[in-house]
Amino acid sequence: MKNIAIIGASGYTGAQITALIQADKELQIQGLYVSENSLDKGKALADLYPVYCHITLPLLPLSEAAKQTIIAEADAVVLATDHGVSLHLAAYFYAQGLTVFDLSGAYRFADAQQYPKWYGFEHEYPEVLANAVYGLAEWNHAAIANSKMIAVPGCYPTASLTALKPLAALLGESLPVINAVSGVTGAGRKAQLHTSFCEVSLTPYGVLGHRHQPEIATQLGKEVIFTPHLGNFKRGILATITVQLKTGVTEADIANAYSVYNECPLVHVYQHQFPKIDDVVLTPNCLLGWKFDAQTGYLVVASAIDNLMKGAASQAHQCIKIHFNYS
Ligand SMILES: NC(=O)C1=CN([C@@H]2O[C@H](COP(=O)(O)OP(=O)(O)OC[C@H]3O[C@@H](n4cnc5c(N)ncnc54)[C@H](OP(=O)(O)O)[C@@H]3O)[C@@H](O)[C@H]2O)C=CC1
Ligand SMILES: CC(=O)N[C@@H](CCC(=O)OP(=O)(O)O)C(=O)O
Repeated sequence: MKNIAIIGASGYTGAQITALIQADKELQIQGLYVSENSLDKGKALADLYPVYCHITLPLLPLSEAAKQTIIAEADAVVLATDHGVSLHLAAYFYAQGLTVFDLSGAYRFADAQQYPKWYGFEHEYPEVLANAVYGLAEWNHAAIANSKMIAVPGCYPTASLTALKPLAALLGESLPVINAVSGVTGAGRKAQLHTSFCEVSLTPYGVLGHRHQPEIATQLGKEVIFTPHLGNFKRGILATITVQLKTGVTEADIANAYSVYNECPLVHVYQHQFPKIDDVVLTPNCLLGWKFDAQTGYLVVASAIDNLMKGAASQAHQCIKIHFNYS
């Protein structure tokens, strides 16, 4: 049995992965942690989230003593913390020999030069970054199994790349256009004006400047136009993607490309049928639906995930299972 420390456990993704780990008989929770001065320290997760009333473990402050206890007792840490917090904690625990599953973006780019522009910090740990692997579970199985530093992908990149990667060899000259709508939990639990009840109304944001654009482009090997939208619902992402395919590509070629998921139990592909957010909320699944216009060579593919599950916590759980070699 592997012992897992969860840092940032009171947040939306942290609480979700705590529930998944708690229900996994191969795993044991070493401890649940929040920041040293958190207003929630000492409370039980169940106090914050009655839906998790069965999880009565306390939220512990991440003090220096707590870090030493984690190093002594845990096999791995899950970091469900902000990018700037994960940056340092990941390097610290990795250096102590623990496996790190980081839900933030702090280790997703192999190129350290990308961080000042997209995350606002210089990457101080190039030697850790060099060992980090991208935890897109259906695509990077061997790397996830072999590395102790796993950068779990962002929610929009997970939805987009699951739809686009099978098509990589079929893409034409035009850039894929990704329009995606996310529920408000995507922005995390902390209070912010733009995610307050009376402010949320369907709108694009981060237009031509969201950090997930280069994450998707890097992993796809091709630039994309990516436009995220904030929707007035709690959980889920629907990414509707339009791509021009190479001249001569047929429906059979596309079906064949998506057959890569035939052995993947969490990715389901439908032709001429499109997923809804409600089909994936609270599940670890990614549902894809596609339709092709042979006359113009354009394909529309829609990808639906739960941002807190396949977009974060359940994908991290997939990575844990791959890394520790059980199913
Ligand atoms: N929400 C989503 O859909 C997705 C989020 N992510 C990424 O996952 C990470 C977590 O996101 P999310 O759960 O939404 O965030 P939340 O804001 O909901 O939670 C953040 C958590 O981190 C804790 N925390 C803050 N500072 C520290 C610190 N210095 N040490 C230890 N714990 C700390 C917070 O508790 P406290 O402040 O009380 O200490 C809280 O538990 C982020 O990097 C995010 O970008 C990735 C994919 C999807
Ligand atoms: C609705 C909303 O605000 N969503 C977040 C994306 C959440 C996510 O995937 O997290 P990472 O920051 O770890 O990449 C955003 O656009 O910043």
